Amino acid sequence: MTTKLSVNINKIATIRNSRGGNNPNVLKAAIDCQNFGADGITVHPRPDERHIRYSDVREIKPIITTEFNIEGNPKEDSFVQLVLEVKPTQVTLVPDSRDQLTSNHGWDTIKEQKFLTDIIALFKNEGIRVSIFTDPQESIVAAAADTGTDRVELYTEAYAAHFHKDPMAAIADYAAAADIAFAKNLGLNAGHDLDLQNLGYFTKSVKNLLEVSIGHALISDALYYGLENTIQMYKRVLF
Ligand SMILES: CC(=O)[C@@H](O)[C@H](O)COP(=O)(O)O
Ligand SMILES: NCC(=O)COP(=O)(O)O
Repeated sequence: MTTKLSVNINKIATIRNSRGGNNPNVLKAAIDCQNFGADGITVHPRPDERHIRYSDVREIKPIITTEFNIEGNPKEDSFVQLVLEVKPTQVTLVPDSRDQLTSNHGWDTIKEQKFLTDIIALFKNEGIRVSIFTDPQESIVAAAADTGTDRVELYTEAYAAHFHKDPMAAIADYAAAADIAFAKNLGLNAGHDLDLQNLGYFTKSVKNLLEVSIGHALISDALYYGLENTIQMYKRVLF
């Protein structure tokens, strides 16, 4: 099965917020991304709402015709309440702190086992699929399976950073982590800093990859190619 493309629209909200007003319109962008071929919409609301806002998340849910993925830190009560209210297709749990510029590490699934197990059960009881953001480390992915999560999302920043120098070396940990996920019956997602150059090799090399979520590079490319063309270009390099 071809890997699904979930478009992260945080950056569209970032541009809107820079001027106040409603240009670009985030809701319209979510509708258009789906019409242009996205298999899902991802949002990552943070407590300071510096890009996507909690109110955006509530407004987007009814227009979703594909899959809705909400990312965030479940140590923030307001995030947990939002997810339980909106009931997306999937929640991706990310351990980022309030002052981080962007996500920069995955969960320690060994140390945080109890916390993750409890919070994952809460979401799953509401029928929400759960994915947890992890580094591509075999022991971390193996321990993720004991939390009851449906999927893991491999944090791909390290892959993206090393891809141009040595693609085979850059992919090795991810291919190994994917094998562990498969053996443990965990679904596999991936994201962060994926782009048109590194995406094809990643999806070709990492087995059983269900979904990639891409925002920063895709929205940047859309400035040059247009949103519809760009989504189609990304979809063409997925395996
Ligand atoms: C979990 C992850 O890697 C992405 O959600 C990333 O945090 C992108 O979000 P921003 O574009 O808001 O930094
Ligand atoms: N989960 C990763 C994501 O949603 C987008 O990350 P990026 O492409 O903005 O780095």
